[in-house]
Amino acid sequence: MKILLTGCSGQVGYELERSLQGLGEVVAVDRSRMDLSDLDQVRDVVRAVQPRLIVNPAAYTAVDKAESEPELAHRINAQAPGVMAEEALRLGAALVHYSTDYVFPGDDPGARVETDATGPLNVYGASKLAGEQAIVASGVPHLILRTSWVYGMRGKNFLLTMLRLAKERDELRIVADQHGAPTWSRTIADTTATILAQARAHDFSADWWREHGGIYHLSSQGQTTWFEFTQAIIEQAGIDCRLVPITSAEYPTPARRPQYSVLSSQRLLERFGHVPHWRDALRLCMQ
Ligand SMILES: NC(=O)C1=CN([C@@H]2O[C@H](COP(=O)(O)OP(=O)(O)OC[C@H]3O[C@@H](n4cnc5c(N)ncnc54)[C@H](OP(=O)(O)O)[C@@H]3O)[C@@H](O)[C@H]2O)C=CC1
Ligand SMILES: Cc1cn([C@H]2C[C@H](O)[C@@H](COP(=O)(O)OP(=O)(O)O[C@H]3O[C@@H](C)C(=O)[C@@H](O)[C@H]3O)O2)c(=O)[nH]c1=O
Ligand SMILES: [Mg+2]
Repeated sequence: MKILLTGCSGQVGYELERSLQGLGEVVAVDRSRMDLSDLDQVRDVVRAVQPRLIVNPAAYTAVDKAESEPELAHRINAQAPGVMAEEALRLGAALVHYSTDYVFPGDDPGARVETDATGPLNVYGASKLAGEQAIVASGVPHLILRTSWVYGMRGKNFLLTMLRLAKERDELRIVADQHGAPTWSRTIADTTATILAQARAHDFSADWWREHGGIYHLSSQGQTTWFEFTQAIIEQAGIDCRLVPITSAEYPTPARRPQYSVLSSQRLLERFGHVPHWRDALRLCMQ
């Protein structure tokens, strides 16, 4: 069984390339083989590979830059997944896709469930929401896993940025009024593999997708702020650096960000089992 994996050089894609190994023949492609901004190429690669499953962690993830490149972000995050969905449907394949807490406006302190109303505050979030909608509208069997605040020991992420800055500077100013759950890239990949192992046990049947497909939140347990997350990082790394909590207003950025970004992973936990607390995952990752 062939699995077409996109974005294999990204944080989640890198972990998925390992986690998916036991499930089938993984054909992993990066930007050089499949550029998501080239919709014809996306179509051609899917047709050439003829996968039973497409797993798509590739995305335009530069949140601030997206504000000045809305068309490119939309092509990569919405149109390309739409093409993948269309092509998967033609092949009788299924699509696993990733989305974000940033589809929500973040004006409610409670944890968001899958059916809550969306309302992105920025271009990135809007482009990711449009991607979800294109997949759902296509009718392809799918899983859309919405995650949040992804980090790991490789790639571009908040953890590595803070480790670098904390070594360079005596003091860091970090926003303390945005709430969410940092999620380790490996948690996302391993959970994806767990879910897909269950699908495989049912031979990826249409019935399985009908019953278990759809949107799931997949985010670490617990919640924190960027400031408190940084405290945990710096403490575990044993770096001496003064951390100053600030408000979002004191850290102006091109993109607006949600204030409350906590996702409830309850639906996923009930069906597919365990997701670690963010502090436990951080400890494991940094070890
Ligand atoms: N990062 C985060 O904090 C969060 C991410 N998500 C979602 O999770 C998924 C995985 O994200 P994550 O692994 O963290 O993201 P990364 O930014 O680490 O990786 C994204 C990948 O997409 C690739 N990519 C970007 N543009 C193109 C393109 N035009 N053609 C082909 N490939 C391209 C990148 O390639 P290259 O290396 O060449 O740039 C990279 O491999 C995404 O859907 C993202 O929206 C959800 C919540 C939080
Ligand atoms: C570097 C830095 C950032 N910050 C703030 C800015 C921002 O509000 C917060 C996090 O910064 P980032 O640039 O990592 O945030 P951002 O890129 O918005 O992270 C988001 O990425 C996308 C892809 C997602 O899908 C989201 O789930 C989320 O992870 O920290 C500081 O307060 N001080 C600093 O020194
Ligand atoms: Mg960022």
